[in-house]
Amino acid sequence: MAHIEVLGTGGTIASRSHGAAGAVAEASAAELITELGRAHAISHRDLLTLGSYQLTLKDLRVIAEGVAASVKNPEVDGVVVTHGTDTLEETAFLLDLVHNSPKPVVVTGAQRTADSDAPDGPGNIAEAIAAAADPSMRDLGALISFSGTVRTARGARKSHTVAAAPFTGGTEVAHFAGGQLVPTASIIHRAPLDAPTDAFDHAVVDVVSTYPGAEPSLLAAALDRSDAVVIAGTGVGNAGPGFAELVATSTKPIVLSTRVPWGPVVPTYGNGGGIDLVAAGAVPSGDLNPYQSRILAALLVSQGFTGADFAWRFARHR
Ligand SMILES: NC(=O)C[C@H](N)C(=O)O
Repeated sequence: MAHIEVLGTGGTIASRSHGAAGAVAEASAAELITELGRAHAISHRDLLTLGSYQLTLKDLRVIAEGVAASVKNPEVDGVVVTHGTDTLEETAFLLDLVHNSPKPVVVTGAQRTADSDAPDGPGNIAEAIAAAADPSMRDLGALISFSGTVRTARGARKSHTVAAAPFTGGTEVAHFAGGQLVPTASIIHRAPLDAPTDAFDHAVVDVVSTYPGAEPSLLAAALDRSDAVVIAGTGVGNAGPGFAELVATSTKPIVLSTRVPWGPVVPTYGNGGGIDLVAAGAVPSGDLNPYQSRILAALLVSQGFTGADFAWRFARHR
């Protein structure tokens, strides 16, 4: 019997409907686990009780610290984090970046509220606990377990607003068949970065999207107020007139990602395209989407990395 600690943060999995006022996250972790069988010893703590669309970087740090504390407890074999799905990929990726233990950390949530006719939360929590308790899920960093599939946090994204299985991407490391966890792949978890400090709470990293007619003044405004900027470029990582010139004048880290859901940034084009943006100093995000790129950038700038140090570390951990 493994000992799994369940950390509640809110989200639809903890939400109840309030008619016209909408659904509100309010259930505690204790309430979420009441109907579970007792295949494992389960302890629980509430870190937050918020919809994930409300979260700040400080909240993400609080969650990372909560996980780190649970993992340090020698009695605990694995950790489950219950979380809203809107920004689950960002929190899970931060947990992955700083996870310094072989113990599994499994993030899950729900698409239907706890008081709906057919809530999906109880099944998702039961599977997340089974994954966190399984020795084959050790050494894989932070994972997302949802609707029968366990995948790495890195590279995963919410890609459907209402589907019961809203997450795609990452590397699928296991699925559930007949109620049993079936490992399907292993991965190499990168060496962890230092945990976020309270400087992370105040890191300002904006995402600037590009599209036909996008004004470079948006990038200029973001550079003015931010510690770093992520460009969600078109295609393999391109931007329109005026963007590369601005990148060249900036001393702040600028990451070049893509607004395309899947595939890497591959600097290919001149005339303001990826070749020019990278020559001007932008750091390609590889396969990381703009929002996970933003989390890595925020962590690095909050730890004082800029210039070549930022670029080197970003390339190593992206
Ligand atoms: N399904 C969900 O959990 C969505 C919710 N709005 C949240 O992210 O908190």
